[in-house]
Amino acid sequence: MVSLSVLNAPTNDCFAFYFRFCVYSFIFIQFTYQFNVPMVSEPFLSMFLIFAVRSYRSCFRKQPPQPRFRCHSSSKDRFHFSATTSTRKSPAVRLDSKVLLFIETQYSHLGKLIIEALEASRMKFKAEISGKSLPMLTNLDKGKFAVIIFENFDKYLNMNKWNRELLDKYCREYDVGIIGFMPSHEEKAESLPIRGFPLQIDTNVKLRDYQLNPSSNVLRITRVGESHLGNLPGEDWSVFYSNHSTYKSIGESYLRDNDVDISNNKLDNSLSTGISTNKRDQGLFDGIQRVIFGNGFNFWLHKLLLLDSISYLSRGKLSLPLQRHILIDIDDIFVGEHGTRMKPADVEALLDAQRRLRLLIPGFRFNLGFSGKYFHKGSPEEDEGDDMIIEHAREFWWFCHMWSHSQPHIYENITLLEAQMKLNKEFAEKHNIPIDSGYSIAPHHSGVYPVHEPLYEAWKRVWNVRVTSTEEYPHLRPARLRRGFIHRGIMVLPRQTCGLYTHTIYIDKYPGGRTKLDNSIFGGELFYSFIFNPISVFMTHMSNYGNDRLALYTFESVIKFVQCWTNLKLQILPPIQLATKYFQMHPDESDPIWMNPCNDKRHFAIWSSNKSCEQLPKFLVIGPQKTGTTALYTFLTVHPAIQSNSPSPDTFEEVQFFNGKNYYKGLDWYMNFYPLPKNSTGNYFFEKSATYFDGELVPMRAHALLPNAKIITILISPIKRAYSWYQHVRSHRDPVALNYSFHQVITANEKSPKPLRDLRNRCLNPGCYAVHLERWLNYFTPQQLMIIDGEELKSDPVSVMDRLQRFLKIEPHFEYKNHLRFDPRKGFYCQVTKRNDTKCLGRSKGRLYTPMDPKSEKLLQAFYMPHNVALSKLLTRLHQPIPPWLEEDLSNS
Ligand SMILES: Nc1ncnc2c1ncn2[C@@H]1O[C@H](COP(=O)(O)OS(=O)(=O)O)[C@@H](OP(=O)(O)O)[C@H]1O
Repeated sequence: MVSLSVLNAPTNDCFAFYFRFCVYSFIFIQFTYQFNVPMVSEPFLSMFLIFAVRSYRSCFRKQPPQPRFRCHSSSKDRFHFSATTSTRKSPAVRLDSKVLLFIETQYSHLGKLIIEALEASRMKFKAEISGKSLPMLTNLDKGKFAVIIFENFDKYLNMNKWNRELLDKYCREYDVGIIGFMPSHEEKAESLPIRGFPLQIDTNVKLRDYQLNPSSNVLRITRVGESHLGNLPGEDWSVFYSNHSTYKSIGESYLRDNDVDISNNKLDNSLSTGISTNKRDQGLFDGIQRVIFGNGFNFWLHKLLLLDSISYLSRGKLSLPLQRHILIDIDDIFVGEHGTRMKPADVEALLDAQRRLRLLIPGFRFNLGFSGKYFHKGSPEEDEGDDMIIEHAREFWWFCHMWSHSQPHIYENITLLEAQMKLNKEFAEKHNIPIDSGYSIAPHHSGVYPVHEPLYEAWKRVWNVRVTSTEEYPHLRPARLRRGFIHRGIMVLPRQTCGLYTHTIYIDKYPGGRTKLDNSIFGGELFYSFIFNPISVFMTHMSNYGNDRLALYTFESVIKFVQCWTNLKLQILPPIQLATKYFQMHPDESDPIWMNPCNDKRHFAIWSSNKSCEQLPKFLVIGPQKTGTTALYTFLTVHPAIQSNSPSPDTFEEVQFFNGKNYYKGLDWYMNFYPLPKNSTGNYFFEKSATYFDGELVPMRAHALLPNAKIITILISPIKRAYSWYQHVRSHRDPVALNYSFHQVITANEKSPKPLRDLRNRCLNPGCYAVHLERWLNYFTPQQLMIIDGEELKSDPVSVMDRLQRFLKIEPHFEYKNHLRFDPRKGFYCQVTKRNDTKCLGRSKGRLYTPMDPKSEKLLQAFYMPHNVALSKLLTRLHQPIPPWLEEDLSNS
């Protein structure tokens, strides 16, 4: 870790004790002496003794840690960085903002860490195993990658000739830079030439002290002028030498010839003797820019330098902003056990720290959460602390909790939930606590995600809540993948932890020791939370501000460290503005993704007990429309063990949850279509919504909620399907379809009126079967997918239903042959009733209409030809039979 001088200073309590002890002793002696009063039995003496003992205890208990460390560069160096965005000129070619990362193996250590850093900074990337063939580098005239990273730079140097030439050519033509990490070598070597470059390396070197090159224009987030003192971790560094002008040093270090820890030594000022551990190749030698690292991520600063290198080489296309907004919540400001709560001195320290932090972050305020029921529930001194917080209420921001800190998800009844909130509101009004922040937190994340609808409703009604935050979306871990979402107008922000919990209150009892906390602050996890997240909401608790005041130590330290080593501009915003900014930066996160709460233990624990995971379908019939989905739906419901959702007032048997607006109604809304198991007769729920097949987001959403579901699709000739669909919308009096012939619809082009173009797309797109099936197969395995031939469903539904039951593994096996019969009047198979009649589908299924005109048929054969070819390839890949209609369509086109 970095060199620090973190000191434990005596607290103010100690000085106060000495001072008061002297004053009172003096008065006591004077009084006794002058009036000759026997004081020993007097209350005055006992009070004096109590005071002395209490002050002595607080003075001589172990002192809380103080946030002190040396920042080597002076404050005037701040913001003297050379490149806010890269000074490199943009090339004339077009490039995607994506990284191509070559990793050693799927499990290689550094590769995983690089992936984590890219994910945490939300950079798009494609990871490939080095040594295999290169992925496609271009798409038409567009370069697919803006930067290329090699986890092991040797893999680039030793690439086979053909691939190397291809990659270098791409880099030159698209002006794409390469980043590489030198791997550790088996043996120590000196002045080893790097093949093909005017560059030499020493390998397996031990180093000490690290100084950034102030003139390096790669540095952007990393602040110029700072230096790390002490040994660099590892004994496998590579250092670089070159006389060629193409190479510029980014950072330099010094050889360490013994293992003596020199962490508090001064930096060796003879920089001329420094050797380069990171090199920037300016491309003057072979036209390709590179950044080479002499070691991996063992050295804490390298992750930061990687971000800067990516930004530099991508000309700012892949860059994080320099502004960082933070919010520090102090949850449960009145909730805590006797002896761990805040005392007046702690409140004083909190106010002092807030004042100091304002010098670093203008306008800084802590954000305090309260549950009024626990006010004044400590020792007399702790109650004084509570009073002092209230006295200074206007100096903080505030947010409401539940009155008794109870978890909202246990309240099935919204009235009770509201009553709890109202009690807390009355408490706030009585004590003059500002209550207009629009922000709230639920105890233990309960009810936020998975969503407890009554909580959202009560929050809005009682507190007009517009923002909350949680660590649980989509899951607690990994923290780097936490995201936000908006539900019912309430913005849910992702929340970070800072390594402090309600029970971590003393530095010498910190789990893993103080080093663990310090490592996180000084270049570790907490530091990188600031780096990766332009907006961070941190959660702390009241106990972290009493006792050893670990939160004050942690935040003052990390904020100073961030300011010392980076050019980041730290800012603070009240919750509503903060959340608005977050969703402006990440509009793609607004839509929630509903997952099954039963698949995450923590989610299950904070999910309402009146719900059951059985209230979800086990399989989906996804369409597409007009392929016989209603017939299949009807046949399925005849099965005694299978049950569909209850009907929707708007869309009848189809719920249409995963596409369109219904998704925003939330999981409860969807689950209400499935009765609780105790009321249900069937035990195998399914849903049929024929528009799911071609919905862009549907496979992703369906997989998030139902990862183990089986997916059933029916295919008929896309030409027939398109015509049937046209007849269907006409019979539903669609004005555009009524105005235009089928031929006009399918021949609409970009000059046609928009409604006509839209109708054409809705008519033709679902028939591009392979594209849609591939999308489903991105999320579900081939074993989860059953493709039914729609023509077979018409001519031999009994065989289809038998196969389907086996695929679904449904017991008992149902003999459909006794329950389906061909009805010559309808021209289709129908259900056999108890009275041995047939019950067929309505007139809208199996319509009579004039045959398609040959011109349109020919045109559609040509249109669907490439899609049908792709489908036949896909079916072959999946070991599925090619249906006769597909063979016929292919031979006709
Ligand atoms: N048993 C049975 N009875 C009636 N109809 C049957 C049956 N099996 C398959 N089909 C064919 O189903 C076509 C309607 O498909 P969908 O039910 O998927 O249409 S919809 O998307 O739900 O509107 C419908 O299309 P049209 O013939 O164009 O009306 C039928 O051909």
